[in-house]
Amino acid sequence: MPEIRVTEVSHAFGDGPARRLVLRDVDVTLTEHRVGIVGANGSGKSTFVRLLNGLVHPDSGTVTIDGRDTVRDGREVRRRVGFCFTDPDAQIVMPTVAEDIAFGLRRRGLSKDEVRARTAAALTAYGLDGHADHPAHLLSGGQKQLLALASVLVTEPDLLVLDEPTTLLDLRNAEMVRRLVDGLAQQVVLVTHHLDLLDGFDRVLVFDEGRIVHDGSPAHAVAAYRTLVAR
Ligand SMILES: Nc1ncnc2c1ncn2[C@@H]1O[C@H](COP(=O)(O)OP(=O)(O)OP(=O)(O)O)[C@@H](O)[C@H]1O
Repeated sequence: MPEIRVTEVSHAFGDGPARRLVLRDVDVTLTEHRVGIVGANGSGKSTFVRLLNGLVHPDSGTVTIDGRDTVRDGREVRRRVGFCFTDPDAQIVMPTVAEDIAFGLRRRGLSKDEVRARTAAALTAYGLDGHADHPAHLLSGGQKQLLALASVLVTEPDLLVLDEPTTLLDLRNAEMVRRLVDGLAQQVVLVTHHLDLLDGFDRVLVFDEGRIVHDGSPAHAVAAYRTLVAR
């Protein structure tokens, strides 16, 4: 698995009196297959995972993926780190389902034939076969989430970062995404409020006010999170 190394990272948003420190001296190395992240609203989870593909640059400290710095080597990092937002509308960029899947592949300079073949395979793999030429914005929420995942995974990232991928989904589609994540060979970092999604994960971090306050097995982390909430 890739090595994610976050070294003494602090990050703030805003200036002057509006300045808000959202990550405080976060220091962690992640090499496990499946890493979960939980914590209260506003505790810094999304900001933390956005560091991993350079969407957020740390104010201080460094973030590297297999030794590549997310600021200095941003392009290379983004090639290797796929990112899925909570809201799939934020990342569906093309008019039709097939075009959206093909978009990321074309950007990677693959031949037309290769793009066509990989797009067809992805449509089948993600249950979107009958929807190739449908307007992407008319898909259901769950189908959009699957499309967003398909469009990222088709580019074969080494690390997949998922920020609350099941928040908008009904139970059936949430299960579909869970099965998909369970079946992935590559490293996954997943932020969620759905704690049962983390069953079987290798490591779970609990965030509180910009710090990692617990780091361990899913059962221990969830217990620590519950204790935190009950305080
Ligand atoms: N682009 C931004 N500009 C200003 N403030 C921001 C920005 N992004 C996040 N913040 C602030 O940083 C803090 C941490 O936000 P973040 O999204 O990392 O939390 P989170 O733990 O993912 O929360 P949630 O569970 O609600 O998604 C919040 O107070 C938020 O308002």
